[in-house]
Amino acid sequence: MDSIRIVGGNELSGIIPISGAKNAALPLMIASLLTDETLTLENVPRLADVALLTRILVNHGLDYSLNGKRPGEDLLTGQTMNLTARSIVDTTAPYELVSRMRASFWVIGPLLARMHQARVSLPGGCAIGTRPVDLFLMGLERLGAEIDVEQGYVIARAPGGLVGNRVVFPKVSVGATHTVLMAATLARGETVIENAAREPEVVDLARCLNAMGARVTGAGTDTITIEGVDRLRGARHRVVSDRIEAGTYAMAVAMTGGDVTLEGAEAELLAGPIDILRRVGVDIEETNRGLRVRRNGGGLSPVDVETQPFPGFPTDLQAQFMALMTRAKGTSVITETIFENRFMHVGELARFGARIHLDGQKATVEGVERLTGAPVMATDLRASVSLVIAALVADGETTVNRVYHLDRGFERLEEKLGRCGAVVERISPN
Ligand SMILES: CC(=O)N[C@H]1[C@@H](OP(=O)(O)OP(=O)(O)OC[C@H]2O[C@@H](n3ccc(=O)[nH]c3=O)[C@H](O)[C@@H]2O)O[C@H](CO)[C@@H](O)[C@@H]1O
Ligand SMILES: C=C(OP(=O)(O)O)C(=O)O
Repeated sequence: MDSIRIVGGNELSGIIPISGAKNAALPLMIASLLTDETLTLENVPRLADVALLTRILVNHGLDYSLNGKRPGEDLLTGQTMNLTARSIVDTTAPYELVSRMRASFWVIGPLLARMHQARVSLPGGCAIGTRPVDLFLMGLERLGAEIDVEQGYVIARAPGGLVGNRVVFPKVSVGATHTVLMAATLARGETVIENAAREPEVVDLARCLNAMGARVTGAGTDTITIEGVDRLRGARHRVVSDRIEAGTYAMAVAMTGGDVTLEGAEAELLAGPIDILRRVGVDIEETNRGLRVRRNGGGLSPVDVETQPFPGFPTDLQAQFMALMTRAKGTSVITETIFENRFMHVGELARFGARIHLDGQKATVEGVERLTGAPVMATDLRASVSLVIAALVADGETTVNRVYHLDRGFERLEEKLGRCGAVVERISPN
């Protein structure tokens, strides 16, 4: 199992190219099941989750090809993927695959819409919370699906096809919004999703679906309207840039000090975190290349943060922000409102000497003068990268174990940080 070794103390300066968003690429790849023509996705990040989802889609009948690196192309440029589901050969998504990646449950929407049936393993909980699927099932039932849960599988049928309807989510869910949105594109008549997730990845999916011939309006607001069509066609679409990756590197620069341009980062997708980082004392400027992030001397001011659905502060940046606040000049309170158990990094940050007191959904972080390197263990994707951020300023050496969590969502992290001056290397057992 790979680990990452970091020696702290260097400022970061240079350019970090921001990859295509994992959380957009996954639903976009799943949308390829809605058509028998080819969906071409550009700027797909090279990530473990993308590779695993490809396996899952191939199991349903997908053919795919990937371009290699073109001469003169930067190593860090995203890949182009051609996805063709000419026919669906299997409507079952098995436990062995779905249990390894939660987003794979979302295939239930396209399978049901196109094949009128799907048998998809329940994804189960994970390190950050129980993560039920009740909202997905309610939404699909509203579109006329009959749903049974048997032996750990959701069995969904719509013998006469799905029928548009009003779907009101009692709680904002990104995955349930993606799933009902995809399903409704091929339903008869109009669907209106209320209290829809407004995340940029939902907007990106809607854009791609419209390029495929769907009729979706309102994505990015809390009400999405979908006029069902008989069939969707192939299209070409570029995956939106990864706001969570950009926010993560912005926090790394805030932590170490220095001057880094996050190439391709989009300021409007990060308005909440940018505002918070400015209050912490970081200079952030929008340039024609992306976002320039600078901190030259001066301490970090403590700022309280509460996670919220978009456009609020993202839960996927909570762990990274907590790492930053461990070095603030004072005390900050970080409240997690999306997932009930997304504080696995607290114990690991303590190994660097951080002082964090946990009380239910609130973490009180008392900034300390120095962190010291330690062997630590990655517990989930964003928690892992919070340990990397702490390690970048810790005295001495840190080894982050269980790096496979990082590889789910951060493309070539050690290369991107290394090019900007960090001492970081991947250690692979031979
Ligand atoms: C691949 C992907 O895009 N993952 C993102 C997606 O996850 P995901 O789509 O799984 O997250 P949701 O928005 O669905 O979850 C939000 C909350 O709703 C709850 N819930 C959700 C569905 C349901 O049927 N019932 C229910 O109670 C969840 O347990 C959680 O407490 O959005 C999260 C919230 O921004 C991000 O942290 C994840 O990175
Ligand atoms: C929680 C995340 O992913 P997933 O929903 O796939 O677990 C994440 O991207 O931070």
